[in-house]
Amino acid sequence: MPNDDVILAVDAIHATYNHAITALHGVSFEIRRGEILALLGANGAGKTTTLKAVSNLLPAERGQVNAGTIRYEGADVTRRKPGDLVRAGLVPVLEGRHCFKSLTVEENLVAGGIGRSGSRAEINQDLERIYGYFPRLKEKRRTLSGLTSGGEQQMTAIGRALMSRPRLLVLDEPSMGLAPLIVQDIFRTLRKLNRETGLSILVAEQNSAVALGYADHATVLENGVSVLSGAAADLRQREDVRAFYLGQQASPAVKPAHLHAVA
Ligand SMILES: Nc1ncnc2c1ncn2[C@@H]1O[C@H](COP(=O)(O)OP(=O)(O)OP(=O)(O)O)[C@@H](O)[C@H]1O
Repeated sequence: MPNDDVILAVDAIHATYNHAITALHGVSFEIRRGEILALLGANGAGKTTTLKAVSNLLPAERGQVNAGTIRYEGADVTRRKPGDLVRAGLVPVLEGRHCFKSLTVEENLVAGGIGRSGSRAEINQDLERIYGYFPRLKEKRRTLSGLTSGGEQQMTAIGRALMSRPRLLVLDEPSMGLAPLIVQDIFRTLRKLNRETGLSILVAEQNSAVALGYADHATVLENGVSVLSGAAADLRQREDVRAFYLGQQASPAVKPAHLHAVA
């Protein structure tokens, strides 16, 4: 019996590429409606693969989920096309920023609304709403995306996803390559969107310090396995997490037994 409070339930998934390379072998977590969950872990831990599995984008990369279940609003995601998931409100922003560089910022945003029903007036309303959250995009609305900064491209990619009116936004490393102040700005805006609209967010991040500062809960991946989950506030306090994931010295710097060594 699905729990209505849970928007996404990932249970013991295993995933491979080319039927040969095991990327995930035991990843579990749940996201409640209206919550931000941070997926943390080092390079290659399996964050991107998990997000692609959740969005049913693995088959496009010769990947597959071989065991376990992923349920979005109670339904098995592996049985639905990625486009159908977007229409159902599960909207990914993956793989860098993916803006159309030869389109303006506003054209990029409008492109995000194509495919959904809605009049021009509704699209304009959504554009204004997005500009309210990202004032810099309004300033740059007539600029070609290729001429905007990395931070503005990231905002454009998020804004374009918002045009699909998501209920669960799936974000891969929004901080990648951006200056700390811009990263804070983006996370603050995500938090505001979450608080004001109830948008649920799954965000993969290597920048654990920032992600734990804005998330409600977090799950840590190591070598394709989820090794630790908890409230972000609790994880921030834990010395082992501070030492191994936030780059701060704990005393004594002993790794707890349940956190496996990174090979
Ligand atoms: N398209 C692919 N084909 C084959 N193996 C892949 C593919 N994508 C990822 N992998 C492998 O799967 C494992 C998990 O990678 P993944 O990209 O999910 O990790 P990550 O935590 O997102 O790391 P990063 O931060 O570097 O993106 C790695 O061993 C990686 O080499």
